[in-house]
Amino acid sequence: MKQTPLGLTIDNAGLRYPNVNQAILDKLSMQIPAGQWTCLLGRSGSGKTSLLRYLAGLLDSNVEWQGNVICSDGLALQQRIAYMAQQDLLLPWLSVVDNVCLSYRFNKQKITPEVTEKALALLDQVGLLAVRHALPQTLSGGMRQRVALARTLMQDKPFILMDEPFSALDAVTRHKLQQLSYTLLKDKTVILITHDPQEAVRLAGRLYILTGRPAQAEHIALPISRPPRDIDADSALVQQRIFHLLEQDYA
Ligand SMILES: Nc1ncnc2c1ncn2[C@@H]1O[C@H](COP(=O)(O)OP(=O)(O)OP(=O)(O)O)[C@@H](O)[C@H]1O
Repeated sequence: MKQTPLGLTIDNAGLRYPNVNQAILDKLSMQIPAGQWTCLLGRSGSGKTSLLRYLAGLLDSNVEWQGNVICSDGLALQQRIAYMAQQDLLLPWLSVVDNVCLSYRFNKQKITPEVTEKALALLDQVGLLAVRHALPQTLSGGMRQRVALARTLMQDKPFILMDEPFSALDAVTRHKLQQLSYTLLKDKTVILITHDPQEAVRLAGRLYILTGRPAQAEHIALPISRPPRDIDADSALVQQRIFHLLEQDYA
């Protein structure tokens, strides 16, 4: 069933790990628009993954968090997130199709013929139906990330958090997978962490850079063209501005 996309507001957030004096994030606010990609850049260690892991409920309970996270429908965020990491995290002893059905196994839900059919349809969409019975180690990096994408889609959650999912891929494979993900994740609300300004400008409906120590989120204006964007003069200018801001923050 088609879901109405949901937005998210993060208001005045702060995050500090236990036994660490300085907070990682402080007074961080972001608007995540419904049904678009919000891209998040920032120097290494600025707190991007910590923020995503907090949203996904993956941080230890002794991490100090302040601030509000509000979904546009007023309901809780928990259970409505799928997480796609840089490493594909496929289980090596399970076939491709069984990896796609992994969330059902984790939740102890029965893998009915309908579930298998849905998984096969998704594998078809990512172009991997022919290797459905293969083990992950026999696939290329790009193929493995396409399995991970199918697994993410299988969960059918309104929010997709992606932590550098394309960064280990060669340029052409990365470009293709960005396009495929953008097409298949339409109607989802995506937050993408990336270190690549070109990728961010290509895919973002909204773009933030985490800057400062502790970090806050700085909103960056995007070209008026719609994503996924080709490289043109406007997008090149935004990329240059991002480089400049990142360089300043590394200094
Ligand atoms: N469990 C933890 N306990 C204490 N400090 C942590 C913990 N996890 C992360 N940190 C620290 O928090 C800071 C932010 O880390 P985080 O991984 O969120 O940054 P990042 O922006 O995603 O970095 P990168 O771009 O390199 O992946 C870093 O200084 C890191 O060392």
